[in-house]
Amino acid sequence: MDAVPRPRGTPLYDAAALRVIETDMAARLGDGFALMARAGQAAWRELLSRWPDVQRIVVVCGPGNNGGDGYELCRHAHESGRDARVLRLEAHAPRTALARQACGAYRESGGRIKAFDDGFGRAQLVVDALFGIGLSREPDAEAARVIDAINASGLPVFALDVPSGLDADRGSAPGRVVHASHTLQLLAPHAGLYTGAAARCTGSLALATLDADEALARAPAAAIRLDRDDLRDWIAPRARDAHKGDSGHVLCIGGDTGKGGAVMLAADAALRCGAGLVSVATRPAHVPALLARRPEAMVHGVDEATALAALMDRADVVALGPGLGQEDWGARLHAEALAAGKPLVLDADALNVLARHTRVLPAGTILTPHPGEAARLLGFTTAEVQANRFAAARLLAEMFGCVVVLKGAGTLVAAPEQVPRVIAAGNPGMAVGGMGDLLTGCIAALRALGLEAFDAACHGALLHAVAGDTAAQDGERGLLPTDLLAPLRTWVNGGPHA
Ligand SMILES: NC(=O)C1=CN([C@@H]2O[C@H](COP(=O)(O)OP(=O)(O)OC[C@H]3O[C@@H](n4cnc5c(N)ncnc54)[C@H](O)[C@@H]3O)[C@@H](O)[C@H]2O)[C@@H](O)CC1
Ligand SMILES: [K+]
Repeated sequence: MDAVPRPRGTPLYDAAALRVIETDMAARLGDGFALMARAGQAAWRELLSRWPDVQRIVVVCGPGNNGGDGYELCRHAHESGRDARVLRLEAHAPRTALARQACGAYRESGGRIKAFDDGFGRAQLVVDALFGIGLSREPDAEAARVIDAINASGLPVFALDVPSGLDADRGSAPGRVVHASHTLQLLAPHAGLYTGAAARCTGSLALATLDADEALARAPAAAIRLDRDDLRDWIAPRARDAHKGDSGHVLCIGGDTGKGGAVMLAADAALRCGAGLVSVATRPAHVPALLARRPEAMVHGVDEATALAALMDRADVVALGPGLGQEDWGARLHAEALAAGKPLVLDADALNVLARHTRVLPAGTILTPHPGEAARLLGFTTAEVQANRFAAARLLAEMFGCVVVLKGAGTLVAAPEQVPRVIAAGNPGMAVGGMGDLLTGCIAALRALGLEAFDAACHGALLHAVAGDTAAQDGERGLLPTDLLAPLRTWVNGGPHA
C-alpha cells in the first residue's frame, strides 16, 4: 500500500479555552489590561495594513471586552490623526472593568463617543466591536438595528475577533450577524469561524496571537483545521514496481433508474484519486452508457435477482449510495452491502435507507451526510443541525460508532475519540448536484489505498474541496462535478508544483 496517514492541521479553540488562556496571559503579564492593549494595537496594525489610506473610521463598540478592544483601536486611530469616533447604543456603555478602562483611556486621549443613530456619516470604514466570543444569545432588537445598519452601509467592515452575532464556538448565527469584509481573530483561531454560517460573514480571516503561543500550546483544541497546505505529500509516490492490486479495488453501488450518472461520478472520482480498480454495480440499463463513457470501470448490471456476493468479495472498499434510490432494489443492495463486512462509505440514499432502518454498522464505516441527511438520521431539523454542526457531527459519530463527514460550508469530519477536523477549503460553486457523489468516490479510493477510515475521510474531504477551488478559478457558477476530475488527479499527486 502506498498511503501514509498524516495527522496535520491547525488547532482551533472554543471560548472556554480562550478564557483560560486569557487568565493565564493576564497572570503572566501581571496586568489584565495589558492583553487588551495588545489586542487594540494588533487590530490597529491590521487595519493599517489592510486600509493604509483610510481617514474616516467609525468603531461600533459593544458593552463587553470586544467593545474594549474597539476603544483601544479607536484611541490609536484618533492619536494617529485620523477622523475616528466610537458609535454606541446607550445600552452598550462598558460593563466590564477592562472595557471601562479602555473607554476611559480613549476619552482621556480626546476621543469622541456618539450615540448610534442609524448612520455612519462620511465614514470610509466601519469597525465592528459589538460582540466577540461573549455572545450569549441572539442579538436583541437594538443590537439587530445596529447590525442591519452596518450591513446596509455598503462600507468595508473590519470585525474585531468575531463578526458580531456569530457564535464563535458553533459557527451559527442565532439571529442577525455582521457581514464583515475582514475579521482579525484575537489570541487564537476560533472553531466556529470556519464552518456553517461563518462562511457568509467572516470575510477574509487573520489572526493576532498577542504572544500567547506558549499558553495556546497547553490549551485543548476544540477542532483541527485542515487547509490546502495540509494536502502536500500525504500520499507517497507510487512504488516504481507497483501493480494495480497495490492500490485497492473500489466497488461503487447505486444508480437506480434515472440516476445512473451519480454512481458513475463516484466511480470516476475513485479512478482519478488513484484506486487501482473500480467496479460499478448498477441497473442493467445503465451499463452501455457507463462503459462508453468510462471504459476503465468494470460495470455490472444488477437486477432484482442478481447476487452481489461475488462482486463484494473482490472489492476492498464499497461505496454505497449515489443514485441508489430508496425503492426495493436499493434497499436490497443496501442490506447486502452492509452484511458483506467490507469497509463502507455510505452516502445519499444509503443514508436515507439507514434513517428508515437503523442498523449496526461495521467498525470503520464512513457516513457522508449533507445537513438534511444528517437531520434525518438524528431525528432533528436541518436548522437544528446547522445551529451546531460540531455537536451534530459528534452525535452522529457516537450514535453509529463511525466516521462522519458532515458536508456544507466548512465540512466537518468527526469520529468517536477524535478531535473533529474542519475543512477550510471549498467554495459555493460546489453546491451543485453530483458533488457529493464525487466526494464518496474520493474517500473510497483513499480508503482502498490503505488509509484508516478517519484519515481517508479527512483527506478525501480536503482533496475534494481543494480540487473544487482549483476548478472554481474559471468561475463558481456553472461549475460541474466533472470539472473536478482533472484537479483531483493533480492534488492527489501533491498539487501543481509537486
Ligand atoms: N477572551 C480573551 O482571551 C480576550 C478577549 N478580548 C476581547 O474580549 C472579547 C470577549 O469579551 P467579553 O467576554 O466581555 O464578551 P463580548 O464583548 O464578546 O460580549 C459580551 C457582552 O455583550 C453582552 N451580550 C452578549 N450577547 C448579547 C446579545 N445577543 N445582545 C445584547 N448583548 C449581548 C453580554 O451581556 C456582555 O455584556 C473577545 O471577543 C475579544 O474581542 C481581547 O481583549 C483579548 C483577549
Ligand atoms: K466583533
